[in-house]
Amino acid sequence: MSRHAEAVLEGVGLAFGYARDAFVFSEWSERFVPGEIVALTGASGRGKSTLLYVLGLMTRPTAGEVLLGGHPVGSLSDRERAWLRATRLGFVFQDAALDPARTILDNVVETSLYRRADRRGSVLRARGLLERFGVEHRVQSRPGQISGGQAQRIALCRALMNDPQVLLADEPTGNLDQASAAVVLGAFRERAEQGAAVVIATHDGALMAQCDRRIEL
Ligand SMILES: Nc1ncnc2c1ncn2[C@@H]1O[C@H](COP(=O)(O)OP(=O)(O)OP(=O)(O)O)[C@@H](O)[C@H]1O
Repeated sequence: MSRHAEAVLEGVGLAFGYARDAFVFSEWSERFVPGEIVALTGASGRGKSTLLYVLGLMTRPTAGEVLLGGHPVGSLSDRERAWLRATRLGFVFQDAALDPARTILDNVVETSLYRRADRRGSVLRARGLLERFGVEHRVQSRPGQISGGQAQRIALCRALMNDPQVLLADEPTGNLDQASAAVVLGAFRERAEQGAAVVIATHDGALMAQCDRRIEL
């Protein structure tokens, strides 16, 4: 897909600081187009996760604007942003961030119920995804009973549930063996080919090498 295609996600002049006058990043601008997988790299602590939270509409930037499908989202309410997250974005957190009180199946199904999808169809889809990533046998387990690599794959299933236009992933292969990492990369590629923009924060050289473009923070 051409880099001149219309951006599905864009950051314009973004800055963020946890403390006043101490920016993790500033004046950061970038556009992400459908079909592309971008690696976000940089030394530990440079702000990759923080930037993904801003691009993923979980954290509001200190300055600048995020555009989703060409529309600025800064003036939207928290509720409107939550709706966009559920319907347009998929996010794979570094630590999976599964809800410990729910079963694996409910963790994955939850996002599509939020956008009022039919439960039966959602369960079928969730089971299909869990099977694809080799974790279907854990559907009735709780997050505290599974391995880190299983949790990462389940978090990816959850992110893929709603066919997101933008898929953001924070170190998605950190706990995976080579074979599982290849399956995960295949899923990113497929989602990109279906028209999503994919942004992956990673230190994994093998994963970086498979991305279309690299941005260093
Ligand atoms: N909640 C927080 N409060 C204050 N400072 C924070 C917070 N979260 C992160 N930081 C700081 O912000 C900076 C960027 O952190 P971030 O986690 O975004 O980096 P990263 O590039 O993703 O690192 P890593 O590769 O180790 O995951 C670091 O200096 C970190 O210590």
